[in-house]
Amino acid sequence: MIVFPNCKINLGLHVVSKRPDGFHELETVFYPLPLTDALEVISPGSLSFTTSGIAVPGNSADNLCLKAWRLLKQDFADLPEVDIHLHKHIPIGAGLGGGSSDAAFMLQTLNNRFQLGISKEQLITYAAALGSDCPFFIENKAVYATGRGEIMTPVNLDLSSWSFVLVYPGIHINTGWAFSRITPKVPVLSLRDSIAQPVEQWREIISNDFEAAVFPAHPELAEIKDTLYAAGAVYAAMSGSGSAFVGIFPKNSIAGIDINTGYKVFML
Ligand SMILES: C[C@@](CO)(OP(=O)(O)O)[C@H](O)COP(=O)(O)OP(=O)(O)OC[C@H]1O[C@@H](n2ccc(N)nc2=O)[C@H](O)[C@@H]1O
Ligand SMILES: Nc1ncnc2c1ncn2[C@@H]1O[C@H](COP(=O)(O)OP(=O)(O)O)[C@@H](O)[C@H]1O
Repeated sequence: MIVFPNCKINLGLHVVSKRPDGFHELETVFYPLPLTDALEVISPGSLSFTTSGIAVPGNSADNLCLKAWRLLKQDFADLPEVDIHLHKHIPIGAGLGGGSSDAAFMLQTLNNRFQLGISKEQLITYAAALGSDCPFFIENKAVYATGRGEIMTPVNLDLSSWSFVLVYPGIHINTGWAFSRITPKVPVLSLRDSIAQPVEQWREIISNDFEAAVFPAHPELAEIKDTLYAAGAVYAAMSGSGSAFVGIFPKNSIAGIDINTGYKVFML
């Protein structure tokens, strides 16, 4: 069975407070985009794990696909071993949630393939144990998220009439480090309200707290945002803790765009 874990962007992100558990209370809007990995799960198998495409750093035993299988195995002793192949295409550690998406799709694939009977709510609980933005990919539609990012309220947000340009400069930003550079504060205007405004207004009213935290250490990132606006973006921002950027453009207006940065550029 082959599935295609998609990525996400954050439309606004406010770090509201520091929690006793060391995480931060945040508010954000997660939105899915069709930039995907490919994940093949073969049964029966012997819990092999192979990859192609972008090299995933770290020990493959720590891969979120295997972590997802082991998490379910704790509760489903009869869960069969499978062979896993991951073709990695979503830039890693980019603020696009690629690893979290792989984990969420793995949970769902195992649930479906072996008819485990796990409800959507239970899948969200399992996903939250694998990462803060993993639960989003169980829902996998526009949501307003709070908590660590796992408390989700669907929002009526359809951006299918727009085109997207993703720019990834290849700068790895450690999410924990980025959080440490932010002073939490309660936002004046909740994202739940500002996201309801027309996209044309978002430049003035929607922000990502990670930009001010990260730009001083990486000034080239601010230039990407300027480049997207200069190319005609109606809204441009860093996604999550970065370093990927998203630009929202009028539909079918991006074919001739030249984001001549030498960075990875995805037109969606
Ligand atoms: C903050 C977001 C916004 O989407 O950043 P991106 O990953 O998208 O860039 C995500 O929620 C990240 O989710 P995820 O990447 O799964 O982070 P985790 O592995 O859960 O946590 C990595 C580290 O980030 C910090 N962290 C993460 C989430 C949160 N609400 N508060 C935190 O303080 C913690 O220091 C934690 O150890
Ligand atoms: N299947 C996977 N894909 C990407 N990264 C993974 C995967 N499994 C584990 N990781 C680890 O997760 C981190 C990147 O997660 P990712 O979701 O791509 O970041 P972000 O949330 O910033 O977009 C890296 O430390 C990487 O080693």
